[in-house]
Amino acid sequence: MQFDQTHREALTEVLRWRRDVRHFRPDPIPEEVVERLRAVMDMAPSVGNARPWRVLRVESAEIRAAVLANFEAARTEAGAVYADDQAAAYAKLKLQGIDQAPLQLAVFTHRDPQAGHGLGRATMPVTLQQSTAMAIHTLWLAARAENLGLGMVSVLDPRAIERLLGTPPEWEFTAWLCIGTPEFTDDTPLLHRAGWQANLTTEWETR
Ligand SMILES: Cc1cc2c(cc1C)N(C[C@H](O)[C@H](O)[C@H](O)COP(=O)(O)O)c1[nH]c(=O)[nH]c(=O)c1N2
Repeated sequence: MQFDQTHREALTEVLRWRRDVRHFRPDPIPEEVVERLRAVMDMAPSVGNARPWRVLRVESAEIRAAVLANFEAARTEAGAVYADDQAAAYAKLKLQGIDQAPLQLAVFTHRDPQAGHGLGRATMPVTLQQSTAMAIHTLWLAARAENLGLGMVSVLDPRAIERLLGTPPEWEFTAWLCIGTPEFTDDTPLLHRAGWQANLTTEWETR
């Protein structure tokens, strides 16, 4: 399969406009779009082709409310390290879309899947979490190409999420994903715009 400049430009635009989204409109996502998003994760790379990600689609308002409470507690605890202006800036940051997103996914990583037969992870078990992260980014781009936004939330107590959802002990919580129509689109990260952290340029050093 050969790609041309049109493909490269389209991919660059999706990459440029992919944002972490925290502000969503309530519009439901058509089930055929949800299915396309699910299927895209099957195209993500993974160590030993193990595909260790496990995904729960959380529709329950009760569970979402409990996760939001978990977030608020974790956010408050994490905020204790900041003082003065940085504390004020932190307080202004919206770091979740749990209160708005129509589609919400709890993503876990299997700690020791049979799939892949251990290939590639003996010296670096972290490759399982890395694989799940890549599946999340694959989903992130696919959502953007569907004119949807995705927000990744990690300001959470992972063990409490695992207990809340009653997941098997071998499932390690990785991230809470909020997906929906964004209230606005942007080609610049919110944290850059808010003055929290300017975009950094990737350096490739030569050895
Ligand atoms: C592993 C991981 C974990 C998180 C994030 C990202 C990643 C990769 N991000 C989103 C993060 O803030 C965002 O990616 C950067 O600010 C860059 O902005 P764009 O994603 O380019 O819009 C994120 N955002 C947020 O509002 N709450 C969160 O808990 C997290 N957690």
